Amino acid sequence: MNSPPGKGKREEEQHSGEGGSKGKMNRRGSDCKATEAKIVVSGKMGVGKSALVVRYLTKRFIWEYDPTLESTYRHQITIEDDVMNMEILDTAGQLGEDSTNQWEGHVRWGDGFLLVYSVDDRESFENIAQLKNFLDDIKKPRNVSMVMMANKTDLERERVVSTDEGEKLAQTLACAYYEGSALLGDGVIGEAFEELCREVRRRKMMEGKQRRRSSSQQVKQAFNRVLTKIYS
Ligand SMILES: Nc1nc2c(ncn2[C@@H]2O[C@H](COP(=O)(O)OP(=O)(O)OP(=O)(O)O)[C@@H](O)[C@H]2O)c(=O)[nH]1
Repeated sequence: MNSPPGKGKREEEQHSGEGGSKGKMNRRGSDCKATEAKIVVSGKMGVGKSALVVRYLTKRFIWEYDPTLESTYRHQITIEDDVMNMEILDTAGQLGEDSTNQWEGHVRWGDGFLLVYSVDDRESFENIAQLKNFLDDIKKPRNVSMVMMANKTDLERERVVSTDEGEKLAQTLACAYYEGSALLGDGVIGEAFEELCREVRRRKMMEGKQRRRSSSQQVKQAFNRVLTKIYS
């Protein structure tokens, strides 16, 4: 697997998911690429990106993370009998901020994007639409696989973004929406990561089919040209 681009210190860790089964062969050898998912976790500072990743991978919650570190993690899950190798990039800071080159690198590298906001931070919610525009500017809009995740639902009294608002925005951006709490560690977090993985897999398989269709059309056209020459 390629390493994610960009600067900053990174730690690499390997995790095998509950559904993971190391060493199992992919049934569809030709769709090998469809079994890799490079996931970028992005959102405003402090929304809980690291907490969500760590909760998903280790089922633990750690109160403080170094905000300056960027980390990648490897993880395996099984989707429809295929082992998916996930590489998760937990970004530091916010996409579109600081060094744009670095962020562009992250976006080009990523297959799927988990865009996170916190229910107690309206600005982090408003950033989601900007993040989506940033992704669309770099990738073709139909090539962006993303899932929206609202975090810190345990802070119900501090909540300033309603579930309804989250769902409506997700509808507008045509993506799945999940809300949960890295602190409480509900199953929703795993669902969000795994739905994103499924979405990446679906898109890659579709792209693979289109590529195969267009190359078989090219072969047919070349064959027809040869036949026309022979019989003319
Ligand atoms: N109450 C509550 N606090 C949370 C939750 N998730 C994260 N936090 C806290 O929010 C703060 C920021 O969490 P991080 O995981 O470091 O956030 P981040 O988005 O990775 O931050 P940066 O790396 O600075 O961009 C920490 O103090 C966490 O303990 C949650 O679900 N509930």
